[in-house]
Amino acid sequence: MVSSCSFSNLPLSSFNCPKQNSLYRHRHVIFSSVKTTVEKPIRNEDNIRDEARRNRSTTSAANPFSAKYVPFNAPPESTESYSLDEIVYRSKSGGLLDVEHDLEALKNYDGAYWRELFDSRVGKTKWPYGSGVWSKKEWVLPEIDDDDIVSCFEGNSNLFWAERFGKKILSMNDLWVKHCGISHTGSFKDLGMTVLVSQVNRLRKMKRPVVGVGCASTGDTSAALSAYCASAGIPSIVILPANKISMAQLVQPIANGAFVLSIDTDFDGCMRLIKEITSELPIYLANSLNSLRLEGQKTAAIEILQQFDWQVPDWVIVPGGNLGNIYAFYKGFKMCQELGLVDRIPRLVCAQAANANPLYLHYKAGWKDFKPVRASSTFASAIQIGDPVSIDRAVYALRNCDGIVEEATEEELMDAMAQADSTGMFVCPHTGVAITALFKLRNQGVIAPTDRTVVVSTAHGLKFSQSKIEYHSKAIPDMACRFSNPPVEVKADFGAVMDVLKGYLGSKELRS
Ligand SMILES: Cc1ncc(COP(=O)(O)O)c(C=O)c1O
Ligand SMILES: N[C@@H](CCOP(=O)(O)O)C(=O)O
Repeated sequence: MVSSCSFSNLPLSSFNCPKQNSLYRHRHVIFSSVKTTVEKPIRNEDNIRDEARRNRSTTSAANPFSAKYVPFNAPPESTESYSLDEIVYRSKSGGLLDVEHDLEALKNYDGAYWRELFDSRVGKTKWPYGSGVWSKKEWVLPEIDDDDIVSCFEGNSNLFWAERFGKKILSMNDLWVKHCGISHTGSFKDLGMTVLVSQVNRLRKMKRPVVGVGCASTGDTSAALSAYCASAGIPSIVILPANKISMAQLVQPIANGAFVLSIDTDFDGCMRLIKEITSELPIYLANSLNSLRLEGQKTAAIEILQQFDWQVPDWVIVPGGNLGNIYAFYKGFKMCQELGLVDRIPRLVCAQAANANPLYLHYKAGWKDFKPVRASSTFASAIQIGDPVSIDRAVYALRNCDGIVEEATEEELMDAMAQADSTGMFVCPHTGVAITALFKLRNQGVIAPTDRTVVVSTAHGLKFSQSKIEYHSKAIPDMACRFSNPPVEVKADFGAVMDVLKGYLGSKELRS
């Protein structure tokens, strides 16, 4: 018999049962009293969505911008295209799709216009521009009605100057970390999911056959999907590889009310299943195979340029798994160049875990004959992917920006994560993979000490605290855990505590 505060097949036994918790009882009293207060009736014009609707009806100018699906990297003579209101994930030949914007219409406005427009929207609460994604709406989903947008004001994430980490560990003075994981659900997936779920919202209002939205996930996509769907009242279905995602990630879709299927396979197996399921049932596919997602994710690149006052960094390092994001970054930078906001694009580095490195192997083989791999277990569990759906997009992006692919062993990525944390960050293991790539490229002299370099941190470290606990407890077999910092156990005695503290204060490390 399953108790009301446990899940039969999920390893959640370490959770406190809130009903037995005095804080819960206390809160409950507060909530009950809130419920009984008489609420002031909300007038229609009291919310930001209504305000946006009113403004729109007073400015009746037709929208000059548009976008459509086209086959990815199609030859110029191709005429195949689809409306974004169609439910289509693949081209006729079975290839990937891309969202193509009417660049001629966008070019009617010069780079200075777009820079000023985007800058003017940052940090406001105006619907929907308070979102870092929707502040670039004309370049994302230009035709969607503001009223259909499902947003948690995602984006506008911290571009952190890694001053001490750069100086102390890498002799670099212009090193930055784009904290995409400091976000609504704790990863960059929010950027893409707001776009995809908004379009689904529109399709459902148009009475298109979309009963729910589904994804396969290593944790972050499912967290974002379930949160955005829950906020719009749309059913979500998530397919997860059993025992391969962190507990913090697992609980996110559960809490947000998704229908969660835990399947005894790996991510690639889940991906195959969701592709079949979404071709049979009226469930809309939310993985990055769906090119809508990348339209949102590309805004992180635009945001980086904006945060540097439209100056272009030399390098941007992105951890790669299913490989949608590396293309999204390329696309964001490229659009800024094509539309005259900047005059060049950065070199991109895609970083993979050595235990899940199909792109790295392909790069090392001179981009010849891509072969998927069977990904083995990695602390960077969200990128444990052996058969990435966006392989063609990633290769295209990297070849067109003189890009590089690097890899990180388990020890390298965990050490890199710990070193970054020791300078005040709290990054995820995937960011550890990207930082390892940076170490390697600095050591090889490819990245120079003065190069302006951005490491993309893709998820919040708190989602992966178990891996940090294992590292700092030196509990990982065959790993030295060189930068671990375990707590010192001392008995409750003043003299004993003083002895330990004196030893610490006199230690070499503290004086260096
Ligand atoms: C935390 C994190 N980092 C990096 C990635 C890799 O992104 P992509 O699959 O777009 O390559 C993912 C998901 O795959 C992720 O969840
Ligand atoms: N890391 C991802 C894997 C799926 O990637 P997607 O971008 O194709 O959805 C996850 O968190 O599920």
